Amino acid sequence: MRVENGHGKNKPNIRKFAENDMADGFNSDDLDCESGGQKKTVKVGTRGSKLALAQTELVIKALNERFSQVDFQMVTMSTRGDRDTSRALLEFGGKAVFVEEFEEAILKGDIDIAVHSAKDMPMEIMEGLTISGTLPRACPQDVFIYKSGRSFDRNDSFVVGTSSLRRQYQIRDMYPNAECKNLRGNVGTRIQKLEDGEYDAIILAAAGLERLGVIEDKGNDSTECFEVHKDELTFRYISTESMLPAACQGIIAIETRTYGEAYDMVRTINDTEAYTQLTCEREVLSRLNAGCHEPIGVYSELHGDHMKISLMKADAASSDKEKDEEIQIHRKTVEGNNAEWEQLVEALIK
Ligand SMILES: NCc1[nH]cc(CCC(=O)O)c1CC(=O)O
Repeated sequence: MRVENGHGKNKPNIRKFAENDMADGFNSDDLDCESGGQKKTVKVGTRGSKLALAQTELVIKALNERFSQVDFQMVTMSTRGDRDTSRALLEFGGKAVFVEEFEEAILKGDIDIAVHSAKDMPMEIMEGLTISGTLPRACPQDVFIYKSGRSFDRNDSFVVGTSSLRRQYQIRDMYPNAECKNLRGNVGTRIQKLEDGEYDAIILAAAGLERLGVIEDKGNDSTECFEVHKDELTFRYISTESMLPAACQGIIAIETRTYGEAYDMVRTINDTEAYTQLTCEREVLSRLNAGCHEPIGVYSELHGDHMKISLMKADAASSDKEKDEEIQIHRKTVEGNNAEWEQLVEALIK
C-alpha cells in the first residue's frame, strides 16, 4: 500500500507543479512497458458522445506521442447523467452526475485515466484523485449560430435555443426582445433542431464545434466577434466581452489518482497555460460557492506573465420567478501579474 504524498489535495496548486514539474525529469524509459513482450495497457475512460470521444482521442494521441510503447485503451462509459436526462436528476446531482462514475472506476482500478470537459466538472473531486493535466485550451468563445441570410437587429423578437442561464442572460442583454427556449441534446442534435426551424438561432461553445469538425479551428486566439460561414449557416463568434464563457470552457481536464504511473504520464503532456487558467477559474467558482446552474461566466486570459480575469454574475431584481424578471448583469475585470493570481481572484470576487 502506498502512502499519499501530499499531492492529494482537491485543489491543484500551480506553484507546486511549477517547482516540481515531472515533465522534464520523467522519462518514458523508466516504465516497465514491455515485460514479457506484452505491451503495457493504460485504460482511458470517456463518455460516449461524439464530442467526448473526439476529446479523448486528442488525449490519447498526445499520450501516444510520448509513450509509444504503451497501449492506451479507450473505455466508453455511460454515466447516470447520460442515462437519465431528467432535469430533476441534473438539478439534484449537479455536475457530479457526469463525473462520479468515472471517479469510482479510477478508484476501483477499472480505468486509470478519465477525460472530461473541464467546464462540466464539479468543484469537489473525490479523495485520492486529481486533475493531473490539461490539453492546450481550445477557443473559449460562445458561438451564435443561425441560417445565413437572416439578420438580427437589437430590438428584434426571435427565439434562441440555449438551456444555459449564463447564455440566456447575456444574449438578452444584447437582444432585449429575444426569447430563450431550452435546447438539449448533443452538439449534432442541437444544430439539427436549428436547421429544422425550431429556433431562429442557437448558442454553442466554439470548442465543441471545432473539435467535432463542424467548423474549422480558426487557429488564432482572438476573443473578438467574427463570423464563419458554412453550409448555409452563419457561426458568429461572440466577443468574450459580450458573452463571457463558462469557467474552463474549452479546457479538457484529465483526471487520475494523485500519484502513480498514469499520473506521471499525464503530467508530461500537461499544458501549463491551460492548467493555470483551469486552476484560476475553478478557484473563482469555488470562492463564489457557485453551483452549476448559476449564471456565472469566468475567463482568465494569460499573456506571458500578465493575467486578466473577468467575471460575469447575473441576478434577478425581482424574486418573483413567474414574472418576466429584470435581470441585472454585473461584470468585473482585474489584471496583474500571474504569480499573484490568488490576490487577483480575491480582488475579483469582493
Ligand atoms: N455543457 C455541454 C458541453 N460541455 C463542453 C462543451 C463544449 C466543449 C468545451 O466547452 O470545453 C459543451 C457543449 C456546449 O456548451 O456547447
